[in-house]
Amino acid sequence: MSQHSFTKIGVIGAGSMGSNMAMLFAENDMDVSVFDTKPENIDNLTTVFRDGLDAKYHTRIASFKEYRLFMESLGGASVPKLLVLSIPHGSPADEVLKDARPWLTRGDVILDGGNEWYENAQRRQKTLQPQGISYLSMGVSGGYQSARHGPSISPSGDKTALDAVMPLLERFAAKDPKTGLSCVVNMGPAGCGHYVKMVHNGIEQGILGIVSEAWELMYKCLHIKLDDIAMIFNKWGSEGELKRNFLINIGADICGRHHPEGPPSHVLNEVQDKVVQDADDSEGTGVWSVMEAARRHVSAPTISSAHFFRIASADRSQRLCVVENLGQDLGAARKQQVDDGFRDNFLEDLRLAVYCACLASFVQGLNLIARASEDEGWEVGLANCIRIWREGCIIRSEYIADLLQPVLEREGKIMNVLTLKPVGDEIRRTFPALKRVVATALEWNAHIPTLSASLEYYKYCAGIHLPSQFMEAELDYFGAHSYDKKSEGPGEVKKGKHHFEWKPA
Ligand SMILES: NC(=O)C1=CN([C@@H]2O[C@H](COP(=O)(O)OP(=O)(O)OC[C@H]3O[C@@H](n4cnc5c(N)ncnc54)[C@H](OP(=O)(O)O)[C@@H]3O)[C@@H](O)[C@H]2O)C=CC1
Ligand SMILES: O=C(CO)[C@H](O)[C@H](O)COP(=O)(O)O
Repeated sequence: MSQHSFTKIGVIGAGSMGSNMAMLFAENDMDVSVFDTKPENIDNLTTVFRDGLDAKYHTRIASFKEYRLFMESLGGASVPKLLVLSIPHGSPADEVLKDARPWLTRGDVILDGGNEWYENAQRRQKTLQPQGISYLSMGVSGGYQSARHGPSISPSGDKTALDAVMPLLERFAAKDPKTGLSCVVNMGPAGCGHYVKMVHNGIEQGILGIVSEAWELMYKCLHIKLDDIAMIFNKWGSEGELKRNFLINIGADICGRHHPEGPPSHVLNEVQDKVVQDADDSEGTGVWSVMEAARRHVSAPTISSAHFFRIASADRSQRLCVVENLGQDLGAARKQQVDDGFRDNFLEDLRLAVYCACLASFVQGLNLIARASEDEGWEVGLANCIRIWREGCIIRSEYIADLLQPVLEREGKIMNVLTLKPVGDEIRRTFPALKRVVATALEWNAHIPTLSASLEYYKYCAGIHLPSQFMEAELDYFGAHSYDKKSEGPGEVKKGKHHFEWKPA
């Protein structure tokens, strides 16, 4: 819709993402106005910008506590404006858009950079479109550090409006160090940019589970010192299958980080074992990814097991009640005495197991995007997803991107990434290590919800004969649900034609 070339941008939401994006926009030749509903957040910005931004850009940023002044700084109601939302999902964004209405005009472009439920994005786009206002859903990834230096971006919506802002987004986004390409691609129609970001966070959730489980095996079972785990993660993240895997890279920093003052002590050791952002609804992406996988019939156990693990972790006092009820800590990972040879072999297996499970998380996320894209008619390119995830985002993983991007580019539309030859080769090569790690970890009583779910995922997705044969018979027995016969070949994903009268009613 908009043909306007914007020189000013208004950021709504001055939290960790919004304030850092504001600084990056200022460095990208934009005059930036920032607004937040909470005056204290605007007061804090003076310090944030003073400490975080070269003084020569300070005059490019103005912050506002009053909506009217903020909008007027962008030209008021008579001039097309470019706005970025960086606020919590759901009703806050609806409220912001409602409050902004008096100043919105034909030609305005609104980039919603929050983690939003894609149907909310579609609804907003539909409401604003008739007034000539382009609402674009724009996934932004990489946390506040990338918001400051270049995030990975998945925008979508009206093509003309997106074309108008693409040069800015290309300057603003992270750059793939290999090709120099910007990690931003137009993902397609309204809503799908947020969907891609949601799945990014689902994959992220899976990898977070995998890396945490690997950490426990090293720290609690093999009692490797944190500073040594930092070195192991560093090595893993610098070459081979886990090269430039962001969550491994930051894992090294986390394990090596001591308090700057006082006697040596690791910051990690003071962190409580609760992940609460699903349980308190402050983040939606993890919950939505699991819901979407179930709703669209895409098997995604790496993502969902990591999610259910997180949920159980959130309420520590409940867990303590259960421990008391059982009279024991069922999940106490056991310390092992192993020789150096065993330890080295196990660590190499663990590295490959982490890779194999991370690949499962990617496969499941991509399969979910493929399914949703097919259902919704979005035509999201899976290779484009990998392209934008090469830098600036939390699931960045160079080896996996190098594996997947070329084959996805070659194949075009694909519904199941597990059917791709290079992916099959990698799973065959690393699956035995994953299996050995899961078996050993079980013996050691370590927590492995994500690793074991990934193992089982591969086993049943690449299984010729599954015990679901028995499940199908039971379903037919009590519910007359009917079944296909083995003699008939694979058949379709449809209710079978045969019923056996196991027991008359
Ligand atoms: N943190 C991260 O790593 C990432 C976050 N995101 C997404 O980006 C968005 C912002 O995240 P983040 O910066 O971390 O969150 P923060 O909570 O740090 O910042 C959000 C800001 O928006 C303000 N706000 C809340 N409601 C409104 C409103 N109705 N109008 C204007 N401002 C409002 C908040 O004010 P108050 O203090 O009063 O709540 C706060 O200042 C979220 O959607 C998040 O999911 C995306 C990628 C990464
Ligand atoms: O969007 C993000 C990163 O990409 C945010 O960090 C978000 O808070 C991650 O949360 P979750 O793991 O619940 O998706």
